[in-house]
Amino acid sequence: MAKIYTDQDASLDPIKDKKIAVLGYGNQGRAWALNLRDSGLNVIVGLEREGNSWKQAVQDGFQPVHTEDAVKQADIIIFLIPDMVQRYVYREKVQPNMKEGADLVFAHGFNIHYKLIDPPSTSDVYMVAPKGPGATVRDFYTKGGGVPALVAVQQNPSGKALEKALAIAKGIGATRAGVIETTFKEETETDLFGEQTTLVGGVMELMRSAFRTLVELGYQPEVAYFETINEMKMIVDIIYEKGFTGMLKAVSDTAKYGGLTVGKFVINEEVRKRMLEAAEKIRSGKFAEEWIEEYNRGSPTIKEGLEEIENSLEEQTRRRLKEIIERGKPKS
Ligand SMILES: NC(=O)C1=CN([C@@H]2O[C@H](COP(=O)(O)OP(=O)(O)OC[C@H]3O[C@@H](n4cnc5c(N)ncnc54)[C@H](O)[C@@H]3O)[C@@H](O)[C@H]2O)C=CC1
Ligand SMILES: CC(=O)[C@](C)(O)C(=O)O
Ligand SMILES: [Mg+2]
Ligand SMILES: [Mg+2]
Repeated sequence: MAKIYTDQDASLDPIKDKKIAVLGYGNQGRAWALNLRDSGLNVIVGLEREGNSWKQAVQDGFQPVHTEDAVKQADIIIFLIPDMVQRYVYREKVQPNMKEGADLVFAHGFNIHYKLIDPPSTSDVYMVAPKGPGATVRDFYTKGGGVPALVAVQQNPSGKALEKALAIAKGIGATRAGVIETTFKEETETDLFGEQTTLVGGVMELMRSAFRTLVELGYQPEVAYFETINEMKMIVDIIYEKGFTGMLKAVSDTAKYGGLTVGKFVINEEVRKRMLEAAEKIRSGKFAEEWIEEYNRGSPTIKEGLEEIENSLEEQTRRRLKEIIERGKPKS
């Protein structure tokens, strides 16, 4: 059984007198900086340029400074910049300026697990990985909840790394839910697998494939959109609240029978073989290699993919239906 920590198991004490540098003010950076500050901790936001993130941080009441200046003062340095950028910022801005023994903290294990960053042996290296998007990390926290997270320790010269990881998890609200102890390897590999096969890649392509099939068969795109894309949220919300059992109770017997049989026919052994292949590619480091190469070429695949989706019939249809969807949303 996994080891789970909650609020009673975590104290802010190990970090309450420390200066915490949050590098990056995007999805996770903004959520962490605000939550940690609201938890009474001493946060400084470090950024590369005086761009949009800088403006946003100022608007939120921070006084951001350049990365190297944040790093110089920091006891704890948290990497909340894109995974592909972390090693350059580490090499050029963090490593030359950090106090000896300052902690290096990550929200995802990529750079440590694939050895893109090689931290000094004097630093504690640990991770707090929220299992949810940054906006949700902030939203749940302000409403008294928290997004669950994983914690892991990679290097522990102080002997206090786990306590500090739990303190940060508490500061962002994660221990209000629960925090599971893991390793950099397990977090990195499962996170990549999840986003590729289900959360980002799998769900999106499943919905798109169903949408396209209906449209190709001559059904109206608007009808196909409501059926295969828009209603997904309602079904997933019920799974989130009540599990698969609860979801199956909420749908008709006709849907139960069709779902239980045709679901397995469509998502078959072939698909699971491909999931295994995806896992193998992650575990061997091949995916990481491919992604680094893509990034070094200026991320052409991401650019093309985003453009294709933006112009797709699915998104065009969504834009046409947007007013209906907005009007129907619950008002409180
Ligand atoms: N997006 C999410 O909700 C989740 C992200 N993570 C992890 O959190 C970390 C941060 O991811 P996100 O919050 O999505 O990042 P993001 O893409 O939102 O990061 C943007 C921030 O990084 C800064 N930045 C961008 N390029 C930079 C560069 N070349 N040099 C310096 N700063 C630069 C931007 O100014 C901005 O402040 C990653 O390790 C990611 O895997 C973990 C859980 C969920
Ligand atoms: C939001 C999250 O947890 C992801 C999908 O793993 C990510 O953005 O990398
Ligand atoms: Mg991820
Ligand atoms: Mg994730």
